[in-house]
Amino acid sequence: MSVLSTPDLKRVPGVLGRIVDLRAGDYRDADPTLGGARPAARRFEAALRAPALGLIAEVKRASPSQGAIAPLDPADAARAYAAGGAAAISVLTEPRYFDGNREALLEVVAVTDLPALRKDFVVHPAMLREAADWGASAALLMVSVLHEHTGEYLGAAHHLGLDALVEVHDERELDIALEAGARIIGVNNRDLTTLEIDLNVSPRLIHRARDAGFAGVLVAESGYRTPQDIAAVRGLADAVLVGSSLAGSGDLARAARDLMTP
Ligand SMILES: O=C(O)c1ccccc1NCC(=O)[C@H](O)[C@H](O)COP(=O)(O)O
Repeated sequence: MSVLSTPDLKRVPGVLGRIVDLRAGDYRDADPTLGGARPAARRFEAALRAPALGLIAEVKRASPSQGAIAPLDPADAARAYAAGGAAAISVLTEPRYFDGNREALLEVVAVTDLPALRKDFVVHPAMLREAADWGASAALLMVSVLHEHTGEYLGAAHHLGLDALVEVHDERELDIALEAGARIIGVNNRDLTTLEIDLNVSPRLIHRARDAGFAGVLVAESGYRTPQDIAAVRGLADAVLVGSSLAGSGDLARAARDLMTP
């Protein structure tokens, strides 16, 4: 595969702009080569294609919107989420704002068979190579960061045998994800430039994706705290991605089970 383009991060506003700018600095001197093609296991995608609404439970110790959430041990959290019925685990590896790191992902992969998503702000191909090396089944690709380069990064993820959760927040970004050939699209209810949450965003964009003929996996992300919140995407989304409300609950297995019980 040829070397990937560098996204223009000056176009990314607000909090998200600050995060990706720092992340780009972290990887400025990293090797951009991907190496040879790796086989696609598609474990993350398969886990979300089950008939029931799936839960992607997130190991999230801190965030820009909440500050410190809980000092989770990643291995304990992953075991608890598995016991609580999660279909997959999302692990933040961004260090400054989310208190994540490589070790958190490695620990999760070591203690559970559930597919793991590397949740980070991908701005450099090395971040995808790392995700595959560290045992992740999938990586997050944000259209708000990658813009017209989304398709290239999607190709790189697939080259490395990774599934990709291609994240969108509005109609324009959804159209880019569809055009890029995403197989898994996440609709984030949180506006990552202002941090405001609107739970109507996921149902609206999921309808639009299905109306456009999208037959892949659709994930509703962010802001889910109660079974009533979840009810709004039951029968629409294939999965929900939940972090803060589970991570801060004190009993992760029970919180996961309670949240997903209709
Ligand atoms: O969570 C934040 O405050 C945040 C701020 C800036 C960029 C990304 C951010 N979160 C990433 C996510 O999308 C969430 O971790 C994930 O969807 C879970 O959301 P929640 O259940 O609301 O914690």
